[in-house]
Amino acid sequence: MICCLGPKGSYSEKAAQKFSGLLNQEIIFKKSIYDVFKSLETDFELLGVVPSENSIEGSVTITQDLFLEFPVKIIGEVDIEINHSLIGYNIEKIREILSHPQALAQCGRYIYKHGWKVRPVESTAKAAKIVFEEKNEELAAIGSIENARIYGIKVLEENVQDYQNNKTRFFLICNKNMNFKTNLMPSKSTIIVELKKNRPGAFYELLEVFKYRNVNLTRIESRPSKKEIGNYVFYIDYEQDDDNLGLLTDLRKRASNVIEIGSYFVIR
Ligand SMILES: O=C(O)C(=O)C[C@]1(C(=O)O)C=C[C@@H](O)C=C1
Repeated sequence: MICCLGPKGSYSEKAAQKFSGLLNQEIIFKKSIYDVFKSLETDFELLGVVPSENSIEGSVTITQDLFLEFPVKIIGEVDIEINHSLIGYNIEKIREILSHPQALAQCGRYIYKHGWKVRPVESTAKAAKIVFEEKNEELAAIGSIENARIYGIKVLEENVQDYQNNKTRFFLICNKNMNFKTNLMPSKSTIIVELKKNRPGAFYELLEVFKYRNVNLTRIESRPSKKEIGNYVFYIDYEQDDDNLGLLTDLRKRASNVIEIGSYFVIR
């Protein structure tokens, strides 16, 4: 089984469908991204799908932070096209927009232009569900066309995100103790690195390892370590190195901590 943020109709479900088609797994829904991580903590059979980053808004920070809290590994990656619609009853009467905070941020200018209030909720699908249940013309949701279809509400405007070509990257994850097997070859890896000391050149020396090993980096992101202000951990994604163990050994000589989050296949 694969669990993801629900209810039915969320973008997370779209991503989960890509993996479920490939791995022949049933999809179940959770109330939050936190609950997806939490469910994997004790269930070594369950897979999970979580959003990682968006092309407009950047990192889904809750997901990044939970990788440090829970014993999970990444086993797959997929990019999903995100086309937000305004769904509700009557565009003239709208006063408040409901959606997931990421979706609200991706449509920030559009919402601001109309002067609408915003109400962040657990997911785009949950927003559509509330708009349907409350039957209040002053409310509208931002979500996918499928959300409107599921609840029989109107699509008032399509493609309302501030930039076109909007995509969100999702990870397929499981417990670190799960013996997940697939014949899909890993093509990327993610690690979290803590530097030894804040001193000139420390980060440069770390990056040097990727240069002399000719390994292509695909993302570097810093997040507060949550220990002290100005102290960071670095999330690094890179294209698979033939000698990943050698790469990790070299990095460990130059960092105080290198946590492997997984080497995984990518669906294009
Ligand atoms: O609300 C949803 O439908 C989700 O699956 C969550 C989520 C996210 O957290 O990024 C997924 C894709 C979009 O970027 C907006 C919201």
